[in-house]
Amino acid sequence: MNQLTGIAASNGIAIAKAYKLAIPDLSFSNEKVEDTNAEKDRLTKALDISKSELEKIKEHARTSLGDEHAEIFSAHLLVLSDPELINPIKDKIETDSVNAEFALDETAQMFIQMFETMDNEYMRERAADIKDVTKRVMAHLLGVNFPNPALIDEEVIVIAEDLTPSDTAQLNKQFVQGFTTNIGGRTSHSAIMARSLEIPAVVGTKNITEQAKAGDMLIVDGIDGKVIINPTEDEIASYQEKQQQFEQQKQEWAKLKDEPTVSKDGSHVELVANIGTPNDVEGVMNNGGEGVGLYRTEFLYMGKNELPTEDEQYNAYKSVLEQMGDKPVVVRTLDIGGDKELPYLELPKEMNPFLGYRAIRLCLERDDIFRTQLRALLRASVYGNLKIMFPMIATLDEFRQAKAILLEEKANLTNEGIKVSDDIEVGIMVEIPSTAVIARQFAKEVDFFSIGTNDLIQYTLAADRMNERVSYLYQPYHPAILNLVHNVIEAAHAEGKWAGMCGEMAGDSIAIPILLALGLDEFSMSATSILPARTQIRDLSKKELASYKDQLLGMSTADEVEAFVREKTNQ
Ligand SMILES: C=C(OP(=O)(O)O)C(=O)O
Ligand SMILES: [Mg+2]
Repeated sequence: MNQLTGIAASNGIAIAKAYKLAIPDLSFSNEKVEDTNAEKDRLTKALDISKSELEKIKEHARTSLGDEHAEIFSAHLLVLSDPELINPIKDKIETDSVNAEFALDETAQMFIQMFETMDNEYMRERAADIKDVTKRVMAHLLGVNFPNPALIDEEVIVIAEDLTPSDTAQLNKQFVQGFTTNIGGRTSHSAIMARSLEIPAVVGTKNITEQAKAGDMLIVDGIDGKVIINPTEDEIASYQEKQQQFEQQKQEWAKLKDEPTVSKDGSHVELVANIGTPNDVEGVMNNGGEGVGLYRTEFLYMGKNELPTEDEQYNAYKSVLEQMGDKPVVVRTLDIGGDKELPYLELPKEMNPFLGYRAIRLCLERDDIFRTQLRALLRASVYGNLKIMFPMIATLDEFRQAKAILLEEKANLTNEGIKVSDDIEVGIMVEIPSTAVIARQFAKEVDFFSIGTNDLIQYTLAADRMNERVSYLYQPYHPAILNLVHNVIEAAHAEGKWAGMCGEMAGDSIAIPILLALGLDEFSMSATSILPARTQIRDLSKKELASYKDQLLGMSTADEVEAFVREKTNQ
């Protein structure tokens, strides 16, 4: 079988060789050696190759992600040159006449255990560095390839079990033509990152890493969710044609870049973008975004060894606000947890991380982390049109606590003589059913709602957004979702507030007519979805769609909803 079906995660067609991103088998045998000098030479060579790779990765991280993200690699380089670690390995080879693999492993394990048990965060971070670095050195001793996504310098399609958001952030889109993974869904964070990098992706293929080898030719069809392994010439030709059609289509869409988003009958809605870093703002501009509806700040905290400082954050927020001018920028406070981990916080592993200690729950307990972020945001607020949004709000009490801390920090800054904008709207993500159900009570206290359907759907249907086995239950058009969304919009409007949506559903061509019918004010989506959405909305009559509202809300299944929308909108 040369074709796999997965979930279309990011539009476009990619045709290139497979690059497997997986930690290789690093098992080794313990051996006695006679020529200990030769063994020490092998170690030195493996250390040298590792150093030169890390230098390159560091340089890449510095130019593409900034100095702070490069620091982690400086720490790794220090480990590789540290005589306190390297000399004991060499001594062990010499005195015990053992192979370099064994000496490296024994010595590294000893230091890791020693540092991990220390009551000192700095030393525990060093343990993590040693762990990371020894894997790379071990791979070079064993002569196996260690994957370096940042160093890819030829056109490839990355295949992997899954990509962490920080793996994805390292991919150089000049060379990485696309990616495909075994697990994940359209709303897993690797898929979201693929869309912001504008790289075609198919996730959730179940077993691409078993079906394809490194070097196999692949076609990734991110439009229809297909992956073809070692395609025939005919298949390549037909996909090249599809690729060209897609490029032409993009040029058509681009004509609407500077046009407002108005329905056929003259209603205006706001089409804004989801971003993860200040670098993404360029894509928002190129795709005609009318603002930023969700700035996921987690990426500032990821791919590093420690929390970002107040100044680092201030610079990132200021950069986004300045680039966006007077357009609105909704910044979400830290939403760590679920599939976004911060190893340096050393949080205990949980049975159900999506239902666990995360986002606002963590911020309210670790208010040192929260206050630093809020101060950075408040300081940056004078540079643009900032709105602050709290994630994963389950109860009114959480919102009140979070807002009280924000006001305290505002007062502190004012007392310190630092200017803070006076009209920052403060809103919440609605991604937990309890909040959607009592949206009326929330609407009296918040300035806006942004419906996070990526999570709202998984919590409402009890279907993990990352798990392709239950992806059939992950139903954006389920009438339960439509009724919750409707409830939130009505609640907002009853109090004169606005309601947006920043889950992926906001950019979906079947959902868009429904959301127009329900009266959504702001649609926030991957930047690349903005122009197709604008094109679609200009052809829809909001009045006509609104006349179907009660019918849609009364339907019994997602299929019924979808068929109805397809029929009414010729899709
Ligand atoms: C936008 C959302 O947040 P995230 O995808 O970051 O969880 C959501 O849950 O819909
Ligand atoms: Mg969410």
